[in-house]
Amino acid sequence: MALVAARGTLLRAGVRLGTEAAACGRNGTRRSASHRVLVEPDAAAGIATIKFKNPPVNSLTLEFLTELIICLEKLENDKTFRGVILTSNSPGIFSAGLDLREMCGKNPAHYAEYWRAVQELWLKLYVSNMILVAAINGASPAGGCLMSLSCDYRVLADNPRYKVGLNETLLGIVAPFWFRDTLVNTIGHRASERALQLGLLFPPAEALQVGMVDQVVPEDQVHSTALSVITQWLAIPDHARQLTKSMMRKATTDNLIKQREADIQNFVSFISRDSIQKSLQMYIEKLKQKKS
Ligand SMILES: CC/C=C/CC(=O)SCCNC(=O)CCNC(=O)[C@H](O)C(C)(C)COP(=O)(O)OP(=O)(O)OC[C@H]1O[C@@H](n2cnc3c(N)ncnc32)[C@H](O)[C@@H]1OP(=O)(O)O
Repeated sequence: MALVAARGTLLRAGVRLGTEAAACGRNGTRRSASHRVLVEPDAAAGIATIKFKNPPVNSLTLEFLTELIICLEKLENDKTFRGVILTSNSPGIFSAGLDLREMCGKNPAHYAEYWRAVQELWLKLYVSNMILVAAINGASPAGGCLMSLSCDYRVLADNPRYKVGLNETLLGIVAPFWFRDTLVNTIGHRASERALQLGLLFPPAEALQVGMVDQVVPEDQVHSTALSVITQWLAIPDHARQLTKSMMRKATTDNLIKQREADIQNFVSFISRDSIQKSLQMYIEKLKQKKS
């Protein structure tokens, strides 16, 4: 049902599914899955690199989310690919997280559609059968960080500007339970409690220390490191690795699946509050003022 909704959004966005989405294809040439998601397939290696291309900051607009979901689904169903690297086409910004404008000044139906797409992306990532490695080549707050936390392994470029973390409280909003669970599953309860309450954004050395990322490497080695990690993981028999991953993660996703509609309703009523809308508008203003 979620995918049907996603396809509806894509079609409204004027993206042709038959050809472009199918171009998450096999041969070694660089092909574009859609406007905002570039896919570089290496069929011989069984690895595809997904590059986010939603300028200026790869924020998760509904259209970008939808294209990403469909692309992941295509790769998942195409047994050629056993591993995927997620990275940004614009080094400097991995992803600015959820698109603030999708959560501001819109109607409840829009918020519900948007939140369903956010849930869907997380579900697709968190229990993917493929090996997912995040090659984090830029800043990655909030929803950007969630995407990388949903992967199996995270490599972060060593640049003090590239901070990662769930900073929702700084915006006056609250990370939902499944963001929390993803973080707790990665860095543990106490570190998550502190990081979530304070909305901490960790620079590389601290991110490594707390376990938000698995490796910090020089910027020009992020992709090659991700590739070598995926190659190591590919040596493990798929069925055993996939069952183990499912055993580790299924309870977390089941928890959302069983209360998905309630979670959407919670989000819609939370985000529609005047006080929350005001906080978000102020945050957007602050981002604008930072420039001047
Ligand atoms: C319950 C709900 C849970 C929500 C989870 C979330 O994901 S909420 C989103 C949280 N995201 C952030 O807090 C990131 C905010 N952005 C930044 O900190 C910086 O933009 C960033 C990513 C570090 C990049 O900095 P840079 O200096 O390179 O760019 P700049 O700030 O000038 O931004 C360029 C334009 O992009 C707009 N923008 C930034 N982030 C977002 C966003 N998340 N959604 C929508 N738009 C965003 C920014 O306003 C600028 O727009 P402009 O019109 O050019 O002024």
